[in-house]
Amino acid sequence: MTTPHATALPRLALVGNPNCGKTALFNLLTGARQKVANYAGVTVERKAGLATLPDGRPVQVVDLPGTYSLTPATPDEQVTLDVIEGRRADEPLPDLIVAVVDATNLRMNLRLVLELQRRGRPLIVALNMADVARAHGLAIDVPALAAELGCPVVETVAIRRDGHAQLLAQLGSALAAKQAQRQPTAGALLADDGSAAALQREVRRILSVAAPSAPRNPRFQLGIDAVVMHPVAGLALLALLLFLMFQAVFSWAAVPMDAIKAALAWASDGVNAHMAEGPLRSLLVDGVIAGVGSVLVFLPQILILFGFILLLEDSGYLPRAAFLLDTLMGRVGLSGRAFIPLLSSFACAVPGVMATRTIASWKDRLATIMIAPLMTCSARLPVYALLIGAFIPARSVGPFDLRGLVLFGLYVAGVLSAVAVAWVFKRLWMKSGYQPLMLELPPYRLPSLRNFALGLWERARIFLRRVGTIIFSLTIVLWFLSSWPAPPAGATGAAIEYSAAGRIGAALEPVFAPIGFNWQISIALVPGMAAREVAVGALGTVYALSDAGAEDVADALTPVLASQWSLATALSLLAWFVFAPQCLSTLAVVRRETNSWRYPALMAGYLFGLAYVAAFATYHIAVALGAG
Ligand SMILES: Nc1nc2c(ncn2[C@@H]2O[C@H](COP(=O)(O)OP(=O)(O)OP(=O)(O)O)[C@@H](O)[C@H]2O)c(=O)[nH]1
Ligand SMILES: [Mg+2]
Repeated sequence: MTTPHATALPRLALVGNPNCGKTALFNLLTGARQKVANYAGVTVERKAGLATLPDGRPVQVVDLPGTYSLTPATPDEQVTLDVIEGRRADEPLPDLIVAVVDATNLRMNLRLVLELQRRGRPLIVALNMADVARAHGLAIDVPALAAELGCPVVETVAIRRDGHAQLLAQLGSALAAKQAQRQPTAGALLADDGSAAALQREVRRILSVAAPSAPRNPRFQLGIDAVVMHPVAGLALLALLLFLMFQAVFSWAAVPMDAIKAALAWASDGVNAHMAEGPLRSLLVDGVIAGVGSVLVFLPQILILFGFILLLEDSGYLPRAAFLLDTLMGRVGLSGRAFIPLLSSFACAVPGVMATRTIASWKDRLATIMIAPLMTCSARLPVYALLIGAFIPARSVGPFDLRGLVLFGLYVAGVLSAVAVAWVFKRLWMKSGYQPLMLELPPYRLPSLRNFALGLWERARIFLRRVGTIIFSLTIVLWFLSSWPAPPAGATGAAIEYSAAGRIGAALEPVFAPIGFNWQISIALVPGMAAREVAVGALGTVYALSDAGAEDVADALTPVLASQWSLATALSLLAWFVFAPQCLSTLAVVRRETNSWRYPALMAGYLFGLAYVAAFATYHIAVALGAG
């Protein structure tokens, strides 16, 4: 998001404790849609955007990872310090620092403001969450606070549309006055050594003047937490929540999915009716509609899954779940800090791997990176849902939907294998002691509707963009490879068997035959290396071009698979997708975050190994049980 002429503009940097609302404020100022959630450590890298001052002047705004102090303990905090100090080669010193503080927790937040002030950097303080402070009856004397801190202080409410009005109004003059601001003398810096105790004394003094009613200890809602964080009741609640989520993915999505399927059928019928038979019609029907459409139908399920995740993220529940699982995670050698990166990996391993920057210990961080791709990312959902839809009957088991149960089981399989792998990594390879979990518990919040809607929209956009770019283009390439060269005169099989893709599939078949995959699957796995959902689109195209009832595939890959594959093959492919590292972006981000090829190579190696072994075992056990 860096803008070409950004270097010439005045620059603001948003700095503050984790979870005080910096990103929410950034989004308000710049119109960006960066992720906002109610736990510490959401933002782990620097993001820039443009804001417009009331007088029409543009300014560059930089959002930064939260930090408790200017002595960084984790890689994400280091990013913040580097930007504040102008140590990044590509980025000069910010002209003004907007110190964002949580007005309901000044006792903790002001310490960082004092540290910033002692560096002598031009500063303006945004007293964020002013709405919550007011609701709690917390009186803050803003002019007195400004006088004590020696810089402008404004109230903000980052979740309200105009909650940044005061800040905007002050920015112009704060930028203009930045040179005039008083710099602390060297003597003052020496006398006040900036030690934690000295800072805390100063915070207490300022609060006694400006906010005498500020609570000594932040309040936690102990009533709810007695249940939510109870070792037994809490775990039961967590299991119930996750379980409901997977049930909903199947039961709520049926209607919108049928609508999308009907639209696709209508489109392919229309093309078939209005176009003469030929390559162009095949490209549209077998390539675009069968390929892209077969992925598109999963949009409702993905949005339901993300809807649940967004609600959990914004409510403040997640860090509590992290505490609940900390002992369990500690037992396999993972830090409780790994919980949130691993949870983000359910959306996508790429932000998950990046979120490990909040883990201070390198070994813990590496172990977490290594298992992040085992969390079931949303790109697997189309694959799982397709195979479950084709092979698992829509029955209820007691009060539960069997398909939801199987999906839940696949997610659990991912988590359990991650636990096992983490255990092995830590025991055999890098011993490091258990580090107690230190994580701030945010207050519970009613998820904001605006945030929820924006989050869902953002998810839909990301999915549709993937469908429209990578999935679309790979499907087209696959259609070409599957249609040329044309079959020789007098050929008997389907044309695709003579094409380039057909030959690749035939060449790969011996590798995959032992795990029950046919040549069609072998073809689909190749473009599926780039991204998992592509395999679904590829199956759509391959079967549309095979002789398996070509007309039907565009809107209904499911019945075609159900009639062509054995249950053992389907189960084996599911097992394959639990493990296989079919995602180049994940390997690329691991390379970037670990700064070495060794770890992505190791990751790809062990995941392919596991995938093959798991699929082999699944296939042969299933065949032995009569599912072949
Ligand atoms: N009520 C209220 N909630 C707010 C306000 N500002 C932010 N929030 C909520 O506070 C939570 C944290 O917001 P973020 O913007 O993600 O915080 P952050 O400072 O960027 O957090 P990190 O990136 O983890 O450092 C979210 O749940 C927001 O919806 C506010 O002014 N009032
Ligand atoms: Mg943030």
